Amino acid sequence: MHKLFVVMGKSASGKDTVFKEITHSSELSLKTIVGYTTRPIRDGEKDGEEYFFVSKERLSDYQRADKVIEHRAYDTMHGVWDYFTVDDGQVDLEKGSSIMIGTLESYRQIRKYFGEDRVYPVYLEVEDGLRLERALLREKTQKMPKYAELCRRFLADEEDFKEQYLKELGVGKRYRNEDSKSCLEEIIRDIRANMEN
Ligand SMILES: Nc1ncnc2c1ncn2[C@@H]1O[C@H](COP(=O)(O)OP(=O)(O)OP(=O)(O)O)[C@@H](O)[C@H]1O
Repeated sequence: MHKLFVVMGKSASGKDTVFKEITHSSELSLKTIVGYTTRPIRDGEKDGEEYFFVSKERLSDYQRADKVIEHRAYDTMHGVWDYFTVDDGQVDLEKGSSIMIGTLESYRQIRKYFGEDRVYPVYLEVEDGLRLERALLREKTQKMPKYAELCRRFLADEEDFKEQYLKELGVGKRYRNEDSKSCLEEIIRDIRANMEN
Protein backbone atom coordinates (compact mmCIF):
# COMPACT_ATOMS: atom_id res chain seq x y z
CA MET A 1 0.00 0.00 0.00
CA HIS A 2 1.36 3.42 -0.89
CA LYS A 3 2.12 5.54 2.15
CA LEU A 4 3.00 9.04 3.17
CA PHE A 5 6.11 9.10 5.41
CA VAL A 6 6.30 12.12 7.69
CA VAL A 7 9.74 13.05 9.05
CA MET A 8 9.27 14.75 12.41
CA GLY A 9 11.20 15.86 15.43
CA LYS A 10 12.15 18.81 17.58
CA SER A 11 14.17 21.70 16.16
CA ALA A 12 17.65 20.71 14.98
CA SER A 13 16.89 17.01 15.37
CA GLY A 14 18.05 16.55 11.79
CA LYS A 15 14.83 16.54 9.77
CA ASP A 16 16.20 18.45 6.76
CA THR A 17 19.39 16.39 6.75
CA VAL A 18 17.59 13.05 6.92
CA PHE A 19 15.01 14.17 4.36
CA LYS A 20 17.73 15.17 1.89
CA GLU A 21 19.66 11.94 2.40
CA ILE A 22 16.56 9.80 1.87
CA THR A 23 15.32 11.69 -1.15
CA HIS A 24 18.77 11.72 -2.76
CA SER A 25 19.20 8.03 -2.10
CA SER A 26 18.46 5.90 -5.13
CA GLU A 27 17.46 3.02 -2.84
CA LEU A 28 13.91 4.30 -2.42
CA SER A 29 11.72 5.93 -4.99
CA LEU A 30 9.67 8.29 -2.91
CA LYS A 31 7.93 11.36 -4.19
CA THR A 32 8.78 14.41 -2.12
CA ILE A 33 6.20 16.76 -0.72
CA VAL A 34 7.51 20.23 -0.23
CA GLY A 35 5.67 22.30 2.33
CA TYR A 36 4.94 26.02 2.27
CA THR A 37 5.97 28.72 4.71
CA THR A 38 5.64 32.47 5.12
CA ARG A 39 8.88 32.66 7.15
CA PRO A 40 11.81 34.43 5.49
CA ILE A 41 14.24 32.26 3.59
CA ARG A 42 17.49 31.43 5.48
CA ASP A 43 20.96 31.74 3.98
CA GLY A 44 21.69 28.55 2.07
CA GLU A 45 18.04 27.61 1.56
CA LYS A 46 16.49 27.38 -1.90
CA ASP A 47 12.88 28.14 -2.74
CA GLY A 48 11.06 24.90 -3.52
CA GLU A 49 13.69 22.75 -1.83
CA GLU A 50 13.25 23.04 1.95
CA TYR A 51 9.93 24.88 1.51
CA PHE A 52 8.09 27.08 -0.93
CA PHE A 53 8.62 30.51 0.57
CA VAL A 54 5.43 32.46 -0.03
CA SER A 55 3.60 35.57 1.14
CA LYS A 56 0.66 35.69 3.54
CA GLU A 57 -1.47 36.70 0.56
CA ARG A 58 -0.65 33.41 -1.20
CA LEU A 59 -1.70 31.52 1.94
CA SER A 60 -5.02 33.41 1.96
CA ASP A 61 -5.54 32.54 -1.71
CA TYR A 62 -5.02 28.82 -0.98
CA GLN A 63 -7.36 29.02 2.01
CA ARG A 64 -10.05 30.69 -0.05
CA ALA A 65 -9.68 27.94 -2.66
CA ASP A 66 -9.96 25.30 0.13
CA LYS A 67 -6.58 23.88 -0.86
CA VAL A 68 -4.88 23.77 2.56
CA ILE A 69 -4.41 20.20 3.90
CA GLU A 70 -2.88 21.34 7.19
CA HIS A 71 -1.76 24.65 8.61
CA ARG A 72 0.16 25.83 11.66
CA ALA A 73 0.90 29.42 12.67
CA TYR A 74 3.74 30.28 15.07
CA ASP A 75 4.00 33.54 16.96
CA THR A 76 7.76 34.05 16.65
CA MET A 77 10.12 36.83 17.73
CA HIS A 78 9.75 38.12 14.14
CA GLY A 79 5.97 38.00 13.74
CA VAL A 80 3.61 35.17 12.86
CA TRP A 81 5.18 32.53 10.61
CA ASP A 82 2.86 30.08 8.86
CA TYR A 83 3.77 26.55 7.81
CA PHE A 84 1.30 24.60 5.69
CA THR A 85 0.73 21.85 3.15
CA VAL A 86 -1.24 22.50 0.01
CA ASP A 87 -3.33 20.12 -2.06
CA ASP A 88 -1.42 21.19 -5.16
CA GLY A 89 -1.08 17.80 -6.83
CA GLN A 90 2.12 16.78 -5.03
CA VAL A 91 0.37 14.15 -2.87
CA ASP A 92 -1.12 11.28 -4.85
CA LEU A 93 -1.13 8.08 -2.82
CA GLU A 94 -2.84 6.18 -5.62
CA LYS A 95 0.29 6.58 -7.72
CA GLY A 96 3.07 6.04 -5.17
CA SER A 97 4.53 6.61 -1.73
CA SER A 98 5.63 10.06 -0.67
CA ILE A 99 7.75 11.67 2.01
CA MET A 100 7.56 15.04 3.69
CA ILE A 101 8.81 16.96 6.71
CA GLY A 102 6.22 17.76 9.35
CA THR A 103 5.55 18.50 12.98
CA LEU A 104 3.46 16.52 15.41
CA GLU A 105 0.56 18.88 14.78
CA SER A 106 0.83 18.57 11.01
CA TYR A 107 1.13 14.80 11.42
CA ARG A 108 -2.13 14.84 13.39
CA GLN A 109 -3.95 16.80 10.66
CA ILE A 110 -2.40 14.80 7.79
CA ARG A 111 -3.30 11.51 9.47
CA LYS A 112 -6.87 12.71 9.72
CA TYR A 113 -6.86 13.82 6.05
CA PHE A 114 -5.37 10.64 4.53
CA GLY A 115 -6.27 8.03 7.18
CA GLU A 116 -4.14 6.40 9.90
CA ASP A 117 -3.08 3.42 7.80
CA ARG A 118 -1.71 5.61 5.00
CA VAL A 119 0.64 7.74 7.12
CA TYR A 120 3.86 6.57 8.83
CA PRO A 121 5.77 8.71 11.37
CA VAL A 122 9.56 8.93 11.14
CA TYR A 123 10.21 10.55 14.51
CA LEU A 124 13.79 11.73 15.04
CA GLU A 125 15.25 12.14 18.50
CA VAL A 126 18.54 13.67 19.68
CA GLU A 127 19.69 14.17 23.27
CA ASP A 128 18.73 17.74 24.24
CA GLY A 129 22.24 19.02 25.00
CA LEU A 130 23.59 17.78 21.68
CA ARG A 131 20.56 19.10 19.83
CA LEU A 132 21.05 22.56 21.35
CA GLU A 133 24.73 22.48 20.34
CA ARG A 134 23.78 21.58 16.77
CA ALA A 135 21.16 24.32 16.68
CA LEU A 136 23.67 26.89 17.94
CA LEU A 137 26.38 25.81 15.52
CA ARG A 138 23.94 26.06 12.64
CA GLU A 139 22.70 29.49 13.75
CA LYS A 140 26.26 30.83 14.02
CA THR A 141 26.74 30.18 10.31
CA GLN A 142 23.88 32.56 9.45
CA LYS A 143 24.63 36.16 8.44
CA MET A 144 22.00 37.37 10.90
CA PRO A 145 21.83 34.75 13.66
CA LYS A 146 18.48 34.69 15.42
CA TYR A 147 19.46 33.39 18.85
CA ALA A 148 16.29 34.49 20.64
CA GLU A 149 14.22 32.58 18.09
CA LEU A 150 16.46 29.53 18.56
CA CYS A 151 15.77 29.64 22.31
CA ARG A 152 12.03 30.18 21.81
CA ARG A 153 11.82 27.13 19.56
CA PHE A 154 13.90 25.00 21.90
CA LEU A 155 11.50 25.77 24.75
CA ALA A 156 8.36 25.46 22.61
CA ASP A 157 9.48 21.96 21.58
CA GLU A 158 9.00 20.83 25.18
CA GLU A 159 5.29 21.50 24.93
CA ASP A 160 4.79 20.58 21.25
CA PHE A 161 6.37 17.13 21.58
CA LYS A 162 5.09 16.07 25.00
CA GLU A 163 5.23 12.34 25.55
CA GLN A 164 1.49 12.34 26.10
CA TYR A 165 0.87 13.77 22.59
CA LEU A 166 3.28 11.30 21.00
CA LYS A 167 1.41 8.48 22.68
CA GLU A 168 -2.00 9.81 21.65
CA LEU A 169 -0.87 9.90 18.02
CA GLY A 170 0.64 6.44 18.12
CA VAL A 171 4.22 7.63 17.66
CA GLY A 172 6.07 4.85 19.42
CA LYS A 173 9.24 4.32 17.45
CA ARG A 174 12.10 6.82 17.86
CA TYR A 175 14.94 7.14 15.39
CA ARG A 176 17.97 8.28 17.39
CA ASN A 177 19.95 10.70 15.24
CA GLU A 178 23.25 10.81 17.11
CA ASP A 179 25.04 8.80 14.43
CA SER A 180 23.66 9.72 11.02
CA LYS A 181 24.73 6.54 9.21
CA SER A 182 23.01 4.04 11.51
CA CYS A 183 19.99 6.34 11.88
CA LEU A 184 19.54 6.51 8.11
CA GLU A 185 20.01 2.79 7.65
CA GLU A 186 17.28 2.08 10.19
CA ILE A 187 14.89 4.58 8.61
CA ILE A 188 15.45 3.26 5.09
CA ARG A 189 14.91 -0.31 6.28
CA ASP A 190 11.61 0.61 7.98
CA ILE A 191 10.37 2.70 5.06
CA ARG A 192 11.02 -0.16 2.69
CA ALA A 193 9.19 -2.61 4.98
CA ASN A 194 6.24 -0.24 5.29
CA MET A 195 5.99 0.40 1.56
CA GLU A 196 5.50 -3.30 1.10
CA ASN A 197 2.54 -3.75 3.42
N1 LIG B 1 23.60 12.91 12.69
C1 LIG B 1 24.09 14.15 12.73
N2 LIG B 1 25.34 14.34 13.22
C2 LIG B 1 25.83 15.59 13.31
N3 LIG B 1 25.20 16.72 12.92
C3 LIG B 1 23.97 16.58 12.44
C4 LIG B 1 23.34 15.30 12.31
N4 LIG B 1 22.11 15.48 11.78
C5 LIG B 1 21.98 16.82 11.59
N5 LIG B 1 23.09 17.48 11.97
C6 LIG B 1 23.33 18.93 11.94
O1 LIG B 1 22.45 19.50 12.91
C7 LIG B 1 21.90 20.72 12.43
C8 LIG B 1 20.39 20.60 12.43
O2 LIG B 1 20.02 19.69 11.44
P1 LIG B 1 18.79 19.99 10.49
O3 LIG B 1 18.86 21.37 9.96
O4 LIG B 1 18.73 18.86 9.52
O5 LIG B 1 17.62 19.87 11.57
P2 LIG B 1 16.05 20.19 11.46
O6 LIG B 1 15.40 19.19 12.36
O7 LIG B 1 15.63 20.23 10.06
O8 LIG B 1 16.01 21.61 12.13
P3 LIG B 1 14.86 22.74 12.15
O9 LIG B 1 13.56 22.09 12.46
O10 LIG B 1 15.32 23.61 13.26
O11 LIG B 1 14.91 23.42 10.81
C9 LIG B 1 22.46 20.97 11.04
O12 LIG B 1 23.53 21.87 11.14
C10 LIG B 1 22.96 19.58 10.61
O13 LIG B 1 24.05 19.66 9.73
